[in-house]
Amino acid sequence: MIVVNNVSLAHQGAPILKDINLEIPETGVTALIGPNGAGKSSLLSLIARLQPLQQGTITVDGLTVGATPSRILARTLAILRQDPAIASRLRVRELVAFGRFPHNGGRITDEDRALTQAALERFDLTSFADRFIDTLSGGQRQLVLVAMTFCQGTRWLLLDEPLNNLDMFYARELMRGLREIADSERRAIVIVLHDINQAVTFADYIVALKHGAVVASGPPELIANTTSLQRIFGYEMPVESYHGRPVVLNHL
Ligand SMILES: Nc1ncnc2c1ncn2[C@@H]1O[C@H](COP(=O)(O)OP(=O)(O)OP(=O)(O)O)[C@@H](O)[C@H]1O
Repeated sequence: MIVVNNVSLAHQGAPILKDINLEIPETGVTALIGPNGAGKSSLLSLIARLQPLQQGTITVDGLTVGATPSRILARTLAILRQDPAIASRLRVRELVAFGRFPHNGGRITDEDRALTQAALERFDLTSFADRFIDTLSGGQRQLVLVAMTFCQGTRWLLLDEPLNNLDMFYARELMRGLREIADSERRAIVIVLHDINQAVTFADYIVALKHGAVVASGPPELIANTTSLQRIFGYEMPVESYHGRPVVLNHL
């Protein structure tokens, strides 16, 4: 479980996160939703210690984020940031293999090679394996980054808007793939999503942030209604039912 206790964050006096208290379930897919600037990436970066905690505490599977050695934390959680800087003159296989770094310190073993190959296969990237990163499309590059994060082999995967640049087919494929990983490998996924229907369809648990505060949390059935969504996003969106599952008509 990830436990966030009384976490607040400010930049140059401006409050970004305001007294966040949250428990993220230890298995399954948890979606972080909310308007632009709500604080989703900031929260994810504090959980992954990409920036120091100013106030409050965070634990991941009982490890205190502020006090855990980096090597241990890197074997517990992997994060894909929104705009990661990547060396473009790397080949796809090399970048995915880089996910093994916390385990091998740069000395690639046969096991690392096998896990890299498995990650390439899982995300359907074998045909690109020997291509340079800068020859890929934006969507292909995004899938490579998800594969690299997956290849780290951690129980927790934190993904900040991984559907960026993906067309509808690949967005669905990726969400299905993540769902399968969560179900079959007992790994937990925390994912920032802007597409409310992807969140409602694939997440077990949804946390909604707005103006730096948690304004709603719970299973999709609890969040996917017009009243709750209006509170989160500030406008009225109809919610219909398709085969008993909510579908949000957020574009109307
Ligand atoms: N280093 C920083 N310095 C100043 N302000 C920052 C910094 N990082 C984030 N912010 C501000 O904090 C707020 C929350 O940003 P954050 O990126 O966490 O939001 P988000 O919910 O992930 O947004 P989006 O959906 O647009 O990616 C924004 O107003 C942003 O401008």
